[in-house]
Amino acid sequence: MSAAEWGYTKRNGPFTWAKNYPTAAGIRQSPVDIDTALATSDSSLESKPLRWKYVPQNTRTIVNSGHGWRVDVDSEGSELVGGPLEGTYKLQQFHCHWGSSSDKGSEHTVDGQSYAAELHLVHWNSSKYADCGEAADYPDGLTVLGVLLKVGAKNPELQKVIDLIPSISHRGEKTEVKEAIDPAKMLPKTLSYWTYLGSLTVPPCNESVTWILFKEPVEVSEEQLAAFRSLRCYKRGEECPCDEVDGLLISNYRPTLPLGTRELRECGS
Ligand SMILES: NS(=O)(=O)c1cc(F)ccc1F
Ligand SMILES: [Zn+2]
Repeated sequence: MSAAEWGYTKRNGPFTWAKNYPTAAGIRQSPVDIDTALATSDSSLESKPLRWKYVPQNTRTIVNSGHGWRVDVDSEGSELVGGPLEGTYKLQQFHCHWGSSSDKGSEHTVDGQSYAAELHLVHWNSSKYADCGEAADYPDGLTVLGVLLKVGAKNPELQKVIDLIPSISHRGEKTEVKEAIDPAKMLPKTLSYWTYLGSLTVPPCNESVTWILFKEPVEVSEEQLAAFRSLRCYKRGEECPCDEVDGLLISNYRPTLPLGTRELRECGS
């Protein structure tokens, strides 16, 4: 299996990744189940509130990566500081994970409960590294803001993503984001969060992510989730390599890995 072929089916899914990506079998992997009874409050987190600045006009393109949709951002002008972070992190991209039905789809679970989807805003440590690619190789290189999505009202900001999905139906297709998307508008109202040291949840599963998962879920509609599942995992005009129904990307979440001896901290109730 060549490196490019990982996916979410039985043949190439999460339980096969360690063959080609040994880090996937590491001890600092993500996602994890958030066992809320294990979380420790930390006054140092309370004393340095999480702060962010995003530039909606800098959301440049949306692409079908073959593993989901991804909005690539011009990092300049963005910043994320505070909480568990040392230094300044810049926004690189955001994307989402979902399941074949709304009873599952998030990557992190909370006391064993799955949510319908999970939004990830990926940032890199611009205080120490030159770009996201370099930062991904260091334990303090990346931080990802995770937002749990539950079924409810239509999400207006995410609707701007959904309106572009027909233009990127097949793997490798990309299009300009003409109507600026404000990442800040996709975050929950209350900023309580859990944080722990983990990894990318996709190959090569680098153990370089400080995870910050907001406690309050944000709503998305069933129709919007159905739009995510209409993406195809293969290139237009090519045969569908995966054994998924019609090559539809109906599920792209990694099951949880053990937290092990890692600390799980929380900020806010
Ligand atoms: N799921 S993830 O936030 O760990 C992630 C981070 C990246 F930098 C690239 C791809 C990803 F899927
Ligand atoms: Zn992700």
